[in-house]
Amino acid sequence: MSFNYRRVIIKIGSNVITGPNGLPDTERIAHLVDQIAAIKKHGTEVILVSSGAVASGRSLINVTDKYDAVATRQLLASIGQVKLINTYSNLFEKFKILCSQVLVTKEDFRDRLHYLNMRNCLEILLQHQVIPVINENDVVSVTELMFTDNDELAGLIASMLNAQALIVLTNVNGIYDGDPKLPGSAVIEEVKGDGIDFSSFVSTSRSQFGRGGMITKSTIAQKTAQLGIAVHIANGTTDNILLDVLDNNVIHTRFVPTKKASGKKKWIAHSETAATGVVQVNEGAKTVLISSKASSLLPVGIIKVLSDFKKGEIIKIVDENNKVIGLGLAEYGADKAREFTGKKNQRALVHYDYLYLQG
Ligand SMILES: Nc1ncnc2c1ncn2[C@@H]1O[C@H](COP(=O)(O)OP(=O)(O)O)[C@@H](O)[C@H]1O
Ligand SMILES: N[C@@H](CCC(=O)OP(=O)(O)O)C(=O)O
Repeated sequence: MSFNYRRVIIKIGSNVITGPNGLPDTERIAHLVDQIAAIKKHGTEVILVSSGAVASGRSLINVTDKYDAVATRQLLASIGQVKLINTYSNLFEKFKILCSQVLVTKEDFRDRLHYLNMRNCLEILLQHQVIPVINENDVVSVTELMFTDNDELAGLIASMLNAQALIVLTNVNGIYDGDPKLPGSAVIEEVKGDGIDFSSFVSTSRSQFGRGGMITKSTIAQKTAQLGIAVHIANGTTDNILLDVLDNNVIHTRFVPTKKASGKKKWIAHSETAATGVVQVNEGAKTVLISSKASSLLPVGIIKVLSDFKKGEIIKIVDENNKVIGLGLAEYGADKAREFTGKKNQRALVHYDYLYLQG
């Protein structure tokens, strides 16, 4: 093994651990666990984000159509998560590796203190050579409280833990430049830089049991790479895939990491749903903010405070067309920001260290 990542997040999609009948494919899970054990033996810390609770639940109970989709998902996930974690636990035990269950909701990432508590928990697990197996807590996460999918969750975990790489395993070989089912489509092997619009070649179609589809994978991958973390999207149904990805021995999509970001910036980058306020900036401020020069958001460039916020809360920064260009931590509340709007020589509303700009 030639790779030199110190810490990797491995995300396994439902379709990887599910056979064509929708039921868990234990042989495939075992093959992935064998590889994870080898990666760990090599000295790399591994954090697993695994989908599959609902699929596992489906193998245990029959639910008739008369129940609504949300309740059915809760029922299946509640039963299935037990089976999923037991499967991992039994398989890791063969290598004398302990794994742990960590179930999270989007709410766990909103508040900085709560976020740090979660990070501490994962760090102590890693310090004790445990492999955390993370999944969304589907039993309590419903509708607007849900992550788009576990790809979003995996991106958050990768940023939170300062991982060097995130490997997303799905049921296709990577991101194709067209419909993966068409013979003329090819895997895009390297993605560099910001602002790529994937919607022109990635369709919104999802695999049979997946949730977010390739569009969320592309968006999350790009965002994560912009925070300095390499992202690999590869086919988890292929033999030896994890070791081959790490050894750069298989065709897949790799997002090249760009700039490094501080821990706080990483948290802010993933906090859009937690944002309370919105401020609109003029073209001049936008140009300065997105330039390579480090700049804070000054009141002189603000056109309007569009919604209220308090000091210390996350705010969205939008341009004149209301497009979100960044997120930041407010140094003061909306009232003061309104008072300073358009004025020169006032204190920055968002300091550069607490400003995340989208590519
Ligand atoms: N351009 C594309 N390249 C690769 N996959 C694509 C593309 N457009 C759509 N897809 C679909 O995205 C699916 C993978 O996403 P998803 O269903 O969320 O999987 P997972 O369960 O692994 O999270 C693929 O099976 C494929 O059908
Ligand atoms: N938390 C759900 C999976 C949700 C999800 O994002 O699925 P996927 O798109 O296959 O990664 C479960 O364990 O069934």
